[in-house]
Amino acid sequence: GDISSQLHGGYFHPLARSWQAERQLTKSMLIYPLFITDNDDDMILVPSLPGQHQLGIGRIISFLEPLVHKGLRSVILFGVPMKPGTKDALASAADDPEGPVIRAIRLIRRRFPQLYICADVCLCEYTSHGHCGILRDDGSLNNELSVDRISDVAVAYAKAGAHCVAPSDMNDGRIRAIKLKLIEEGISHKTTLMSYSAKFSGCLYGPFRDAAGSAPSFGDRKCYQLPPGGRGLARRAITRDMAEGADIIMVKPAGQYLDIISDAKDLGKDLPVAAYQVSGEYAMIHAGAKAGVFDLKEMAVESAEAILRAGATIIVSYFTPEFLDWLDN
Ligand SMILES: NCC[C@H](CC(=O)O)[C@@H](CN)CCC(=O)O
Ligand SMILES: [Zn+2]
Repeated sequence: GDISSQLHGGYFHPLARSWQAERQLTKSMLIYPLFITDNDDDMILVPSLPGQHQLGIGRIISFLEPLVHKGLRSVILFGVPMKPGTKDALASAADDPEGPVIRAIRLIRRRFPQLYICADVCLCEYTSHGHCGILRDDGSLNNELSVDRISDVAVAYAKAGAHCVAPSDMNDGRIRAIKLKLIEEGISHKTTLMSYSAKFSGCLYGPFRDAAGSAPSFGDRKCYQLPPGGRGLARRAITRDMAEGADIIMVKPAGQYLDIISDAKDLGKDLPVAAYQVSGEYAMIHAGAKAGVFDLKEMAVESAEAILRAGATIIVSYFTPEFLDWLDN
C-alpha cells in the first residue's frame, strides 16, 4: 500500500510504544486515600475495599513509613468518626481540633514533612443524616448554610497544616467561599484548592461508604452530585470552579467518565486535571481479577493509562501502594 498506510514501524519496539503515550504514570502523580478513625489503635480491614484499612492515629506512622520509603508523595485524608454521639445535623465534629483529620494532619506534617497532605472536605462523615451538607426541613440541602460550614472546615484543615483542601460535597459556590476565607485568613498562598468539580452520582461509591460510614440515611445524592448523563452540567461546573479559584479540577469517578476528563483538560488546559478512581472501580478490578477475567496488575495499569490518556496528570488511587512497587519512578 502507499507509505502513509504503514504505522507498525512506530510501535514495534517497547520503547517506541512508550513514546506513543503523551503522559507516563509516575509515583508523583498518585494520591493515596487514607481512612482515619477516632480510635487510636484501629487497624481494620474494609472487606468491600480489598487491602484497604481504617486506621487510628496510633497506626498512621508505621503504616506510612514503608510507603514513603517506596516513594509515596501524597495522601488524601478521610475522617471516620466511630465514637457514638459524634455526628449531628451540623457536622459539628468535622473541624474538631481533636478530631481524626486534624490530628492526622498535624502528625503527618511533623513526621513526614515531605508528604503532600490533601484533606477531603465534606460533611457526610459527620452529619447524623449522612448527606454532604446541612439540610432544610424538606430534606433538601441548604446550600448557603452548607457552603458556610464547609468553607469553615476547609480553613480549619488548612490552618492545621493541610497543603491542599479538596471539597467533595458538590454544593454550589463552595469553591469561591473557601478561596475567600483562605484569603481572609492569609493562607491562600500556601493552600492548594482542589475541586471535585465534576463528581457524578451513581453506583460506584459503595465500598467507600462502608469504609467511611458515610452513606446517606435517607434518599440519595442525586440532587447535588451530577447525573451520569450530564456532560454539559459537568462542563459548566468545571468552568464555574475555575472562575471561582480552583487550583486543580477533579473528575470523579474516572473510568466511566473519561470523556469528562478530556473535557476538563480541554476547558482547563492551564490547570492540572485530577481523576479519582473510586472505590467501586477499584473493587470491580479486584473482583474481575479474582474471577479470572484479567490479571490484576495489567488491569490496574491499563485503567491508569486510560485516565492519563484522557488528560489527567493526578490520580487518586487505592492502587497507589502497588504502583509504588510496580513503577521505577
Ligand atoms: N463526599 C462524598 C464522598 C464520595 C462518595 C459518596 O458520595 O459518598 C467519595 C469521596 N470523596 C467516594 C470516593 C470513593 O468511592 O472512593
Ligand atoms: Zn460528602
